[in-house]
Amino acid sequence: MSDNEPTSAPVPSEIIRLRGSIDNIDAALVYLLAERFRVTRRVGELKAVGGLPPADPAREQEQIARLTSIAEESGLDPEFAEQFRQFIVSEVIRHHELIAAQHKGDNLPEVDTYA
Ligand SMILES: C=C(O[C@@H]1C=C(C(=O)O)C=C[C@H]1O)C(=O)O
Repeated sequence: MSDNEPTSAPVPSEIIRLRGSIDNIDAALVYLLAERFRVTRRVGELKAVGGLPPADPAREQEQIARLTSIAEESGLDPEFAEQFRQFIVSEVIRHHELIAAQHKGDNLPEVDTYA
């Protein structure tokens, strides 16, 4: 029998209880991510208007150092923490590129083709 085959063994009540906590944590993560993307969207707009590039490698280096140390302190695998950060930030940068494309030319004077 493979490890993933369903069995008729009953699910222990502690697992049921733990799954309640897992569901709460998953919900919190989704709410937190939604809030983070709301904030980064505004950063993307301000960057586009201010002529700043979508990615900021110096800021990311600071974040990596900080999050690596928090992961080590809290018992989370720092490599996993970094992969997770990268996954989120690459999506943020993709959004920023889209926002920049939408704002392209916003602050340029209109070209007078008859001048
Ligand atoms: C949100 C920003 O834009 C990008 C996304 C980041 C993030 O999601 O934390 C960090 C740096 C930037 O590469 C920012 O510059 O602050």
